[in-house]
Amino acid sequence: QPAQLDEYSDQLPLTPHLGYFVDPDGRADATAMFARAGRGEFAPLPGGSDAFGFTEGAYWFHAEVFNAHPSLRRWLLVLHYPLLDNIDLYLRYPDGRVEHMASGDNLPFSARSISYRQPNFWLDLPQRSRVELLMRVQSRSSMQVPLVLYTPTAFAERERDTQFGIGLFYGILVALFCYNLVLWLSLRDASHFWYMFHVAGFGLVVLCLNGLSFEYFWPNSPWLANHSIPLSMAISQVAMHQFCRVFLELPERIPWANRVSLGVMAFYLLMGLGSFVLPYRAVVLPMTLAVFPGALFILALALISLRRGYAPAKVFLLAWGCLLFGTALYASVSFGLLPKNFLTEYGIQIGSALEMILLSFALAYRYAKLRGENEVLVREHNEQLERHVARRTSELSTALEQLAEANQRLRESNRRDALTGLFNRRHFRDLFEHQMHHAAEHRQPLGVLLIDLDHFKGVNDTHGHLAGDECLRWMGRCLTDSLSVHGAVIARFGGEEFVAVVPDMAGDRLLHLAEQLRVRICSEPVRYAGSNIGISASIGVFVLRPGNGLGVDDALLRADDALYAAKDRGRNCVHAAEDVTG
Ligand SMILES: Nc1nc2c(ncn2[C@@H]2O[C@H](COP(=O)(O)OP(=O)(O)OP(=O)(O)O)[C@@H](O)[C@H]2O)c(=O)[nH]1
Repeated sequence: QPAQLDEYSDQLPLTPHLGYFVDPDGRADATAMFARAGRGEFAPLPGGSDAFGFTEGAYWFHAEVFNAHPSLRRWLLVLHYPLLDNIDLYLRYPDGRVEHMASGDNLPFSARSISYRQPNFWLDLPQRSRVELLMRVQSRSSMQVPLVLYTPTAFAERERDTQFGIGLFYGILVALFCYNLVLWLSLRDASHFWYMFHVAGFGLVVLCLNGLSFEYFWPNSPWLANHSIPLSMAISQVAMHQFCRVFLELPERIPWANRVSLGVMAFYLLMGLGSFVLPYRAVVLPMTLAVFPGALFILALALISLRRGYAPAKVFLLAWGCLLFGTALYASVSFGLLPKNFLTEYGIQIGSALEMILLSFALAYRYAKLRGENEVLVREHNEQLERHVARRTSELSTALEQLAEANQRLRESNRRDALTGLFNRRHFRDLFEHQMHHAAEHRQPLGVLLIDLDHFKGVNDTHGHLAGDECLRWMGRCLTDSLSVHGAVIARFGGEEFVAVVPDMAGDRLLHLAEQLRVRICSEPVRYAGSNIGISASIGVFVLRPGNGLGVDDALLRADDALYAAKDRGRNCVHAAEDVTG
């Protein structure tokens, strides 16, 4: 059936009008093929589909076009599949004239009729005449020939919508890429880097598949136009699996899946490198076949992660679901399950854009979760540290208290005589001076008693040194009992000699006190080892009065003089210096 063009049809798919013929060794020429078409040797498209999958040899397609349009001669023929290598178009006019045009990505981009990502040809179709259209296609990629004839206006209108959709898709990808670049630079979290890699890889493969990379990146390099397909596929798949590995934390959470994932990445990497040396089909076919199981594998991993309680996998699963759903929509058209419309035609782009947006959310969610966990860890660590510091501080303050007590005890023991527990001579001097100032301030007299045991050498000789020690201890207790009630400062002055300074005490009261003390010493025998040891003491008395100009040494000297006098008088008596009562 010839394809009829008229004023009511501004675009016409040629698929229903095509017949095809396979030339296995690709040597046949157009003349022979026009002849075969004339003999009706061209078969209708199998199942009415213009897609043949990966094929060998050259494919010839034939159609007749009748232009019944009243005014339009120039039509644009577009082949909506940009990956075909060699396309030769022959037009045979009623007068027998044959016109030849060529396109495909084995030719530079400039060879195309209009600068457009898919192969296209301007056709000059005279009114009310039938033109034969013969097309030879040979390609290492899969064989698809979705041919459509457009009026220039119809094509411009269609392309406006398509370009807008593509622009929107890449706008989203570029924005997400930049956004994650900023995040990666500021947070230094590797998952943002691998996300960018995934976005760039996916963007690149779509660019290559829809013919835009050939148009914009390497229009003069048919070699790159052909190799970009396996390379971009390999890059995008490696990026996708690497991102999943990092996001789902496979090395720590699912080690076996991590090994599988690394294996899949190694496979794509090898295929990508192999594309430089191996035939196109030997690398593209296995890669294409591996894409679907790979996507299912990632879906399964997301489900496993979710079941194991990894919360970020929820958004990841949703994102992945969008991509798979979009792809399923797109594929369902090929299987004739859904009609071709905007949603199904651009299912992959819409699904992947949603996937990228959701993955970006997933990254933010994962980051917030990690930060929350880190904060809990830091808080727990700080609390532990604070508890530790508090414990060590209290231990330290206890140690300081014990040290202060030990210091106090040390200071005290430095001041005391070890045998009797009374103040020693050195500290006594300080206390005496302090007493003197106090007495001078309050204009009070100070009574000074110097007490020396009589014939103590005899005690030692008779009862032993230890008995002598006990006598000295007893003396200490006796002096404390008798004098401390009067506020006296008592000290061991040396060997068997003691000293006491009694505040606000002079005259007869002081002499009486000394006499009482003497009597007590000689009347209470010291008990030691079952025997009673009788002791006595001589006491020298002196009174230090405020304003008499005497110092500590003077006062002690006077008291000592009095003590000597008491010894001279026969011991066991009290002797006062002259001015005791004065
Ligand atoms: N057991 C003991 N004896 C001491 C201590 N310090 C000094 N003595 C003794 O005290 C005696 C003092 O002897 P002397 O200075 O001759 O005096 P005295 O024998 O008491 O004679 P008069 O003072 O003249 O009555 C010495 O035999 C010292 O050894 C001590 O801490 N313990």
